[in-house]
Amino acid sequence: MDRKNKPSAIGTSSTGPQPSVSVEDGKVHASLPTGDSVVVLLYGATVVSWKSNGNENLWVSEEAKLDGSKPVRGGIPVVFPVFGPPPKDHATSALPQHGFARNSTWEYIGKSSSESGALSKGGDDAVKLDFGLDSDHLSEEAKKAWPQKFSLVYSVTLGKAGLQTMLNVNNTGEEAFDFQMLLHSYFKVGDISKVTINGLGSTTYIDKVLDAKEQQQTDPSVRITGETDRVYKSIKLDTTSILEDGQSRFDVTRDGLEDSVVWNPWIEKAKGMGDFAPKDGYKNMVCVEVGAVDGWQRLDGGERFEGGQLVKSHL
Ligand SMILES: O=P(O)(O)OC[C@H]1O[C@@H](O)[C@H](O)[C@@H](O)[C@@H]1O
Repeated sequence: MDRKNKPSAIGTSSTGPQPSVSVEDGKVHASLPTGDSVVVLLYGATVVSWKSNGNENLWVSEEAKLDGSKPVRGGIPVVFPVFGPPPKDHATSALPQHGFARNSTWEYIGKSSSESGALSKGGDDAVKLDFGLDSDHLSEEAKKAWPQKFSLVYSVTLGKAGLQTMLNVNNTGEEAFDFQMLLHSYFKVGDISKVTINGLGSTTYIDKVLDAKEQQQTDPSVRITGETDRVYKSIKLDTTSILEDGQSRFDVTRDGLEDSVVWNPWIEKAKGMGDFAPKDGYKNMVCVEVGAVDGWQRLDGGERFEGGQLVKSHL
């Protein structure tokens, strides 16, 4: 697939302050000389923190389980190979909601980094962390539920432009398989009543709150005023922006992906989730989740797919 927002390759250089990376307690911490940082849990390859200019950008529930007992409620869980509850009579039917990637332990493959030495000018430092998961390293349960041959590489790059997260899917077998993927980003906001989401105007969406009815986004801005669970399909613009009080907060640019889910559980759903805390935390988060979730992506044996996002934080 032709990727419009392809990142430039990260080279190596050895002068000036370096990005630092450490692996501890099942987490990979990376920080840039600017102080910006990212933390990725090997469980689910879940990004659980991304700070820029001293501000945390991701919402993580106070009751999120970080011990591998369940998918993380917050951060950026990776959804693969099925989005939502799997359909009946489908190759993914035996999988749990959102598949197995978010509750499998990934391998940390390694890092690559670059730095310009021009820290005083902001620099162009970047650090890229690669994580892998393949069919030979799945739980027996997941292998049985989805017996396909595949390998995934998930690359998390922290740089001047923001945070980039890209998923590569490789069919390492001979038979074709169908999959969906999504990056379930929970963005932290100050007050949901002041949030508008732009870039989804004139797009068709499935409203999961209204019995999966197909709707048209006529208003150029989306406001969250109640439970929201929408799958926007084949979005024309690459970038979906989250604004607060009319000011840009995040720009989420899709790369190789055409769909995005907008989700906020609101009062009742938040109450019903044991790992959602505080209960009024729905006021401080909004999920804008880039993905390929409308229909299925078919990969023939030996084929690859790549999709992800670049998120810019304006704080
Ligand atoms: O509770 P989970 O499995 O993490 O899912 C959270 C939400 O994830 C969203 O992506 C779905 O559109 C919602 O329907 C779902 O409720």
